[in-house]
Amino acid sequence: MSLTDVVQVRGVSHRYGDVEALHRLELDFRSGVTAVLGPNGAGKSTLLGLLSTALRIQRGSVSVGGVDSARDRRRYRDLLGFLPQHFTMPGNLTVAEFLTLTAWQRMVPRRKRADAVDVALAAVDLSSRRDQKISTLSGGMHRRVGIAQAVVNQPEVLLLDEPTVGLDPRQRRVLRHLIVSLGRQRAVVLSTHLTEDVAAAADRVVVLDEGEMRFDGTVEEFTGGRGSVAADIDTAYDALVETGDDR
Ligand SMILES: Nc1ncnc2c1ncn2[C@@H]1O[C@H](COP(=O)(O)OP(=O)(O)OP(=O)(O)O)[C@@H](O)[C@H]1O
Repeated sequence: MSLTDVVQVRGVSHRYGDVEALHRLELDFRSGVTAVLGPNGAGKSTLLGLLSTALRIQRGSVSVGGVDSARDRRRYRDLLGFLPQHFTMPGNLTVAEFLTLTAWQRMVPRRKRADAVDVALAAVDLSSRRDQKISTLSGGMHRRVGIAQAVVNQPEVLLLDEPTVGLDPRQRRVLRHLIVSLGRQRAVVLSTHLTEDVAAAADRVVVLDEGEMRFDGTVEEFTGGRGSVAADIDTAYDALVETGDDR
């Protein structure tokens, strides 16, 4: 698969009754980490829901490497890994048991399953916790197991919906480093409302507001060359999106 334009979003609109959550979105996601940034209600979760096939496409199309999400759903899903915003795991299983179960669900062949679990554990730096029960893990480790299950089938595309929410500052730092390393081998789409996530982990930024794209470019372009620290990103973001306590 080409490393450029891995994911293509074409003319995608999505409604919930009278609410139009996305309006004619045209977007490409490439290898590396792209942050999808936007205020509450901007349409980020809807976009990730459509990319992950958790939501059905109403209008337009989404494809990965030319594989259409609606026409060739099974093949499309094999190319993806997804960590939803709200994700529960069976606390009574060990980390390795849970990942083995996920590998089976994701159709990893039996003879490759043990290796797939080892690689996923190493990718999230949890090899030493493989036999620990999930219920005994810290919040940060829990999130990393969530990412491990998303990469257990070695997907071309990894979708992470608000992965740093609810973590303490140190756990967030660890997770952001991890996201950067995962983006070296695949396209990572990182939905977030935290400019710190963008500063620490993203190569590119897509800004959504009220279902429309307001910006799509590199972090440097986003800050007008000022840099890529959170304060610069905050300034650029405020100039683009009307924010306030009422939103
Ligand atoms: N199941 C639903 N039913 C009705 N409206 C919905 C539903 N899900 C989302 N919406 C509406 O669609 C719009 C986009 O919501 P979405 O959750 O995609 O935004 P978001 O950027 O992910 O926000 P948040 O960070 O709050 O999750 C909002 O106006 C929201 O109220």
